[in-house]
Amino acid sequence: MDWNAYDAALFDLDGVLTPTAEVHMRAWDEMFNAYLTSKGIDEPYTDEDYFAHVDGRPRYDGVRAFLESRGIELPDGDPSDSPEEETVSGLGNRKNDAFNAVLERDGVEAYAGSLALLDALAERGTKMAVVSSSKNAPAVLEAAGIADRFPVVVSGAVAAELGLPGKPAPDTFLHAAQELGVSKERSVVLEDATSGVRAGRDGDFGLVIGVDRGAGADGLTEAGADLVVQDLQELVP
Ligand SMILES: O=P(O)(O)OC[C@H]1O[C@@H](O)[C@H](O)[C@@H](O)[C@@H]1O
Repeated sequence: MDWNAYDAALFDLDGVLTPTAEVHMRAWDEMFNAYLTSKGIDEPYTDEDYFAHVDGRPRYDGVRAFLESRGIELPDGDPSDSPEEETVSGLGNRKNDAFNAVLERDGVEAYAGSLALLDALAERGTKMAVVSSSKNAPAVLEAAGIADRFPVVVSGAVAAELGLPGKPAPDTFLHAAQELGVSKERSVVLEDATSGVRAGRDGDFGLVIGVDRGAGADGLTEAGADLVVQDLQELVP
């Protein structure tokens, strides 16, 4: 990997910089399985469902995509819906409560390999941004103690505010590159979700790196990753 060919690194957060993809996964699992059981539906929600429909997408898009895959239709409701509401927003907010409870209880530490890459890139003057579908991204960055490393953070909340479509659309990554003042050709996208890799591919970025934390190297390559690594340590120059 020749970092001289690029001026910016656009990092996804959950599963790329911090192990919070696991926390999201468990929270979704808890919420969807409790919901399916309450509806008398036998076929459980599984990790395969997570990777296929939920991973990397904005909160309510993930709820909608999974329910659709089971032929369940619910009204969208409104983001202000209480977690008790049986709406797409209500279910998403139910899951968010579970996510925040774990974050508060356990805290979060960045992956050691990711910190090593952030240090090395900072030293070389590579510009860096976080591009995450999560509205919790600023809180996770703070909890992991790495918020001050990123002058640009395009979170789920920023995307909603600007009306940018979420991953797999490339818009949030394109916005981050623009904010950093770097062309897409000179920017590298780092992603662990197939939806995010697709966003990098469709945005025509200089390089798209898949980080395999469970989505599988084949799936990431098929989605458009130019290179797949197990850990960001492998990319330290
Ligand atoms: O519900 P949040 O915190 O806004 O996060 C939305 C999504 O953010 C992504 O980063 C995660 O991969 C998904 O699991 C999560 O559902």
